[in-house]
Amino acid sequence: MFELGLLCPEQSVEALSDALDALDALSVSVEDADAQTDAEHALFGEPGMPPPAEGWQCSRILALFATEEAAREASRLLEVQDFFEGCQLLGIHPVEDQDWVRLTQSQFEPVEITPEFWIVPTWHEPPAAAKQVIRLDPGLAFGTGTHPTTRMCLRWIAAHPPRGQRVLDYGCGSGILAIGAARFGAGRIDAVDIDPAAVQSTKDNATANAVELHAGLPDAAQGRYELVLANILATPLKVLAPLLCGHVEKGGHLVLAGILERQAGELTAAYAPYAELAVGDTQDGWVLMTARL
Ligand SMILES: C[S@@+](CC[C@H](N)C(=O)[O-])C[C@H]1O[C@@H](n2cnc3c(N)ncnc32)[C@H](O)[C@@H]1O
Repeated sequence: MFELGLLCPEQSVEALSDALDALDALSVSVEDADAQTDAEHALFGEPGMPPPAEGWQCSRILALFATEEAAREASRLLEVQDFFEGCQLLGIHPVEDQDWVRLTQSQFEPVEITPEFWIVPTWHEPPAAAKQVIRLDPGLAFGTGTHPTTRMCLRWIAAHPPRGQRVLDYGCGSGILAIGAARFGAGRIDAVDIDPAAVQSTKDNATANAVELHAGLPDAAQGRYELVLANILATPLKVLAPLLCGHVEKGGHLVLAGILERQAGELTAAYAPYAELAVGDTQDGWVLMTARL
C-alpha cells in the first residue's frame, strides 16, 4: 500500500476527506498536525459544555491507496481543486505490510491494580502473582483499566472488598468496576449506563468473566446499595449528586471518580447537602472522592 500525506486547514478537512474517499482511498485518517507542539489546542469540553474549538487549526490527512499510481493520480486531481487552497502535499510513501491485529494488541499489556489484582487482555497470560484477574479486551466502551480514574476505583474495591454487598456501578462503560466488585465478593450487582453500547459491552464482559450482574439503562438502578461507584466526569457527577446519594444505603459507601484535582472543591460543595466527600486517592492529576453515608 501507499500512503498519501497532506496538510490541511480546518475549513478544508471535510471536503478533502470526502474527495479522498471518492478517489478510492482505502482509508483516510485525520490527525492534529499541531499535536505535541506549543500550537496544540484541546478540542474536548466536558459533557454539556461547548468544545473550545470545532476542529484542529491544521490537520494531517493520511490516505492509503492500493498502488503508487492511484496515490499520485489522487494528489494530481486534488491539487487543482478550489478547496485545495491552503493545503499542502507532504508526499507519497510505501507502507510495509504488517500484522496489524498483532500490532494493535501489542499496545495493550496487562494492567496491575495491586500486585495480586490484574486486568489482562485475552491474548495475554495472567502474571504468575495474579490471584484476581479481570479478562478484558479494548472495545467500544470506556474502561480497559488503563485510565487512572478506573484504576483508582479498582484499587479502592481491592482495599475495601464489598463481600456480600449490593453494589451499583453507575456509568459502567465496559463493566470493569462491576466485574471488579464481583471479584471481591459483591452480592447483587447492578450496572447502568446511558449508552446502550456500554450496557451490551458490560453484559458481554460479565459473561466472558463468568460474573453474574444486572446491566441496563439508568432506570435499572433501583433502591439502595451498600456501595455506589460512579466514574463519570465532574459536571454530570454534580448533577447526579441527589440521585447517587439517594441510592446509598445508610452506612454505605459512595465512590466517585472522573474528577480533576482542581475540581475536588466543587464536588465537595455540590455533595455537601447529602454527603461529606473527601479525597481518597490521587493519580496523574485525577482524584478519587469517597463518602460514608
Ligand atoms: C469514564 S466512563 C467510566 C467507565 C467505567 N465505569 C470505568 O470506570 O472505567 C463513564 C461512563 O459513564 C457513562 N455516563 C455518562 N453520563 C452518564 C449519566 N448521566 N448516567 C449514566 N451513565 C453516564 C458514559 O456513557 C460512560 O460509559
